Formats: sequence, C-alpha cells, structure tokens
Amino acid sequence: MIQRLCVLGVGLIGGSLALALKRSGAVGEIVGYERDPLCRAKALSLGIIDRAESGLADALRGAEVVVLAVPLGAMEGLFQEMAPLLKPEMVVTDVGSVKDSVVTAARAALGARIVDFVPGHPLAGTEKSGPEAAFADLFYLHKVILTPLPENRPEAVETVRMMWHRVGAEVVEISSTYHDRVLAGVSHLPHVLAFALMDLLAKVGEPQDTLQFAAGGFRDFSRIASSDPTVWRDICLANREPLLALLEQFEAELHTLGEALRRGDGGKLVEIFARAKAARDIHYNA
Ligand SMILES: NC(=O)C1=CN([C@@H]2O[C@H](COP(=O)(O)OP(=O)(O)OC[C@H]3O[C@@H](n4cnc5c(N)ncnc54)[C@H](O)[C@@H]3O)[C@@H](O)[C@H]2O)C=CC1
Ligand SMILES: O=C(O)C(=O)Cc1ccc(O)cc1
Repeated sequence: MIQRLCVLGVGLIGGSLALALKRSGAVGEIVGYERDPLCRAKALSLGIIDRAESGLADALRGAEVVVLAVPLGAMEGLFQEMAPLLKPEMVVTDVGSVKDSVVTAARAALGARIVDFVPGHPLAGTEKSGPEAAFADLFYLHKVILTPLPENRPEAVETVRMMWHRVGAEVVEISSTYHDRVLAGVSHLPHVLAFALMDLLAKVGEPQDTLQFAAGGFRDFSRIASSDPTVWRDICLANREPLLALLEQFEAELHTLGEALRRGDGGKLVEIFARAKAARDIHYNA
C-alpha cells in the first residue's frame, strides 16, 4: 500500500494511472501537481485526484511515490526543481515515451538521489490528451517497460513494479537505449507517418470533402495523427537520432516502391507486400 502518491502532470497518462490506482485500493491519497489551472480543476472535479497543488514543495510533501507524467520537454526542469525537495523515503518514476533523454536529465539533476529514480514507460495510450481523456482501464493487460539503472535500489524498482502490477499491467525490463531504438520503429515513426500523410492530404485536397470516402483502413492508419502535436514534438526531438536513422531507411523503402511502380514491376510490389504481410501476420494472426 502506498500511503500518498504524487502525480506531476494530471493528463491522459497521469490521470489514468491515478484513477486505476485509486480503484485498485493500492493508494491512500493521490496528490496532483498541475501547471494548467483548468486541468487542475478538472482533475479534482472528475475525482481523479484527492488534492490539487500548484506548488511543487506542497505537492511532494509526504509522498512515498512520485510519478512524472508531463510531456518530455518539461521533464528536465521538473527534475531540477524537485531535486532539493526529495526525501530519502521517496521513490520517483516517470512515464515518458523516450528513456535515454529522461535518464540523462535525471542523472544530471538528482545526484545521489538517482538511486530512487526508476524510469518507466506504459505501452498504452490514445490519441486524446488531458484529464478528461483519462480512464482507469487504460493500462489493464498492457505492457509497461521499466529501464532500471545500475544505481537503483532494488526496493525502489520493486515499488514501481508493484504499482504497475496493481493496475493490471505486465511489467518488463529492458535497457533505455534498446527501448528507444525499438520504440522509434513501433511508435515514433508510425506517428510521424500518420502526421505526414494527413498533412499531405490536407494540403492537396479538402479533407472535409474527401474523408467521407475513406474506409476503415484509412481511419485505423490516420487515428494517431489526432495525437497532441506538442507531446509528439517532444517525443520526436527526444528520440531524434534513432528516429532519423529509421526515417532515412523508410525513405529508401518508399523510393524502392516508387521505382517498382514506375517500371510497372508487379513482381517487386508483391515481393514487398508479401514480406510485409508475413511479418505482421506472424505476430497478430498467429
Ligand atoms: N499520450 C500517450 O498515449 C502516451 C504518453 N506517454 C507519455 O506520457 C507523458 C504525458 O503525456 P500525456 O498524458 O499524453 O499528455 P497530456 O497532455 O494529456 O498530459 C500532460 C499534463 O502535464 C501538464 N504539464 C505540462 N507541463 C507541466 C509542468 N511543467 N508542470 C506540471 N504539469 C505540467 C499538462 O498541463 C497536462 O495536463 C509524456 O511524457 C508522454 O511521452 C506515455 C505513454 C502513452
Ligand atoms: O494511440 C495509440 O495507439 C498510441 O500508440 C498511444 C501511445 C502513444 C505514446 C506512447 O509512448 C505509447 C502509446
């Protein structure tokens, strides 16, 4: 049982974690720290948090576990501000979609207190944001990646592992660098492609006229282009190198496809499409 949990940033992810932990009975009091007064009020009125604070010292006081659930661009500043306020009994974790940059910022700001910072990333979310979008089932039966540090106290890792376990998530541990390389492929590049496609369609046509002719496949593929632009700016910039490496390979892949199309080379198209289908089917239709 966590007596008091402090969530920094009560949006989709921080709010959903608060709701899920409350429902599970794993936490006594949940304190929310929010920069945006509207989100603060909303999180309180929706019963997501028990208490809202606009000052970090008041928010952190007496917390056993602190969860950073702010956009990646806000993490470094928060680590710096919280460093002098952390007490020996506090365990700190985050939910950021990129891990190496968060680890670097935490190491620089937290000094010896890094032993109690356990980096995390729930592999669950939606294209919506803010406290109104939060829901208690978000993490149920989803994976949560932890990228523990060599310096971590084992008890701190166990506390974070248990927190996610209590909301029905499956916890796995990998290195932060491997995390960032894999997530560039299965999350960050797909979001970039969806944004790029929607941007292109918005420029070449009138989406409000043409989208009425789109079928389910388009809706599936483009859904994530409705994600928050600033949250995704931060993710792309934080994982710039792995993302750029993959983007360049993707450009080459598109070039190969384009050349095959230009030549009328149906054999090449089937070769590429069949390899792609097999790779996807082996995972999803096994
Ligand atoms: N959106 C998604 O599906 C997922 C997001 N993540 C990660 O979760 C984190 C939060 O993302 P979301 O919940 O989607 O965003 P969100 O926009 O729904 O929530 C973020 C909240 O943080 C607040 N905030 C921003 N800067 C702040 C600051 N300096 N101090 C206090 N509060 C501040 C905002 O007012 C907002 O309420 C990000 O780091 C993101 O990479 C992780 C998994 C899934
Ligand atoms: O909306 C979706 O399907 C997502 O992919 C949500 C998401 C966004 C960011 C993450 O780091 C993890 C999950």
